Amino acid sequence: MNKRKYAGEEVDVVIVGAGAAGGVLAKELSEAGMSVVVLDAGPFRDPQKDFASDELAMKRLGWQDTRIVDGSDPLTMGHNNSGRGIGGGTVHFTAVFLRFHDADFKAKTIDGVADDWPIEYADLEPYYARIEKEIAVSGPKHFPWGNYQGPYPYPEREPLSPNAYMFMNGCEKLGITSSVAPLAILSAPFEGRPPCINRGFCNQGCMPDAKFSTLIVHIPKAIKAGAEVLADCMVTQVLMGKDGRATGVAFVHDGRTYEQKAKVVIVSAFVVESPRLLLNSANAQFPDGLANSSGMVGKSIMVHSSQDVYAKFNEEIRLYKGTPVLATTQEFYRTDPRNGFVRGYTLHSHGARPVEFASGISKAQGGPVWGERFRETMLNYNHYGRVTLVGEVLPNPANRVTLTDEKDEYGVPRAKVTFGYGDNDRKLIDHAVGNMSAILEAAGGKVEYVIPDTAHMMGGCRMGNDPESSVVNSYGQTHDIPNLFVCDASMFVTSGAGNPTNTVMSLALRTADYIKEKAKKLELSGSV
Ligand SMILES: Cc1cc2nc3c(=O)[nH]c(=O)nc-3n(C[C@H](O)[C@H](O)[C@H](O)COP(=O)(O)OP(=O)(O)OC[C@H]3O[C@@H](n4cnc5c(N)ncnc54)[C@H](O)[C@@H]3O)c2cc1C
Repeated sequence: MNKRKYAGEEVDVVIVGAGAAGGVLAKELSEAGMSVVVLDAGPFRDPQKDFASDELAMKRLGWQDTRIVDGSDPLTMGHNNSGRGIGGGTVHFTAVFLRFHDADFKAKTIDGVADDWPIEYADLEPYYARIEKEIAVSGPKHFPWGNYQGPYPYPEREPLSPNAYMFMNGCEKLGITSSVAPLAILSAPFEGRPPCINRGFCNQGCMPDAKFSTLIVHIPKAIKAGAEVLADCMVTQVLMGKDGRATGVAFVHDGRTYEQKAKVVIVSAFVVESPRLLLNSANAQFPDGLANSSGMVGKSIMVHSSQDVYAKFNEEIRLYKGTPVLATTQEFYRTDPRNGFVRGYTLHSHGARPVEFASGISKAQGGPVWGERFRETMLNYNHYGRVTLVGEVLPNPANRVTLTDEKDEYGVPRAKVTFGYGDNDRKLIDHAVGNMSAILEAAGGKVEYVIPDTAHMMGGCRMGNDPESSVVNSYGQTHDIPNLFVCDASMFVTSGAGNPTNTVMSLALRTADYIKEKAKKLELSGSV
């Protein structure tokens, strides 16, 4: 490792993971005058040099290490789940940028299921607004659903893709309101970055920098403010003092183990790696893992159900055109007593590049598609349209991350990820697939493939007011260890029915404000 600015020094804050949450925290805390070190397990990429318009090569943006999966509906890990490298999942995410609704924070009160969050929509509202402005989210003047109905900082994207027009047309025919989606993708120049030119490689890393990621927005600002951001540094343990406070972290770089001492440790390593790190840091004082007196570390992980429905059209749709998601509907977001299940879902028009299309249809419901039928479908790729589900999945403690006996190259036990849907989740999926198929058929398509899939992991270190049933408070501060925070998608109590990253980043901004406010008490050198 090159000569390090903070080598051997105790810093104010060490952040594990430079993704959506870690990036926000790094920027905010270093700009407040704190000494900050950020450690990420993956590389520091340069979009212009390292992002290729190549679906297969760019799978390396995902966390590809072996994870053991089980349960009644084992999850597919890798590219579709988490990122690895500076920017984390924001480097290859689709950039649909939605707020949660007020009802998402009150599943227990409203529907008698899961639990309420310890915060309400109103607590996050100012943070949503700050994040959306900071990254110039583009969106419609009027967004028809939820508490915030626009206008967004930047105008909505146009022109839309043929698949988005198809989706809006199908919705209109059925009397379903639809809208252009709010996106963390520029519709006009901003801070030296160009607007989107519709290359469509958002999930392969955006080479022209039109799509937001913390790699290109927050991390450069953090570095400018003095943060040290270290790539290819896998954190293997949170280190503890005899007084029951965290003292820093141990990490491996190039086969050697180093220590970074810090007054505050923030774990922002996402839904599998955050619990894995806490569990692997068990010691005599915390034999079940750090911050785990509730036994909830790793438990109640969630995803969104994310079925894809493909239909064939006489005319060409060309699913590769434009950014993947450009149109959406949240008409089915809230509990409808006629449905026979609680909670709801969002539907997106969703593009697919050829490799994604091929691997999707090969796992279609009703048996694998291969041979002549597979070939025939691929030859007709240009004629397929697609709608994708973002469905709420209720938390269940049996869905969890645990450690196995098998170790990785850093000597850290591999994670086992157990997942299965509940009854409510399955009924919701059936209902959604019915509506997705109806939209495609109303637009003139013939439904051919339904693909079971999931997206957006959340939970595993849930927040709450009660230390007996939650890992962190609403600021991500662990109940058990006051200078240890977990701040990332693992804090979620429920999954909501919208894409989560706006909420992840808004929570991180709120945590940063809290740490700044408490700087004196935490003995940090921050100026605030
Ligand atoms: C294909 C895809 C599409 C998506 N599309 C959308 C979308 O359209 N809209 C939306 O809202 N969300 C989307 N998401 C989800 C979004 O990416 C996540 O919600 C978000 O990135 C979570 O932020 P985070 O900070 O919790 O974790 P991440 O952003 O994943 O960051 C975690 C970081 O921690 C690092 N790390 C992990 N373990 C260690 C360790 N032990 N030591 C050091 N570093 C470590 C990782 O390398 C990573 O950089 C998508 C995700 C994927 C994969």
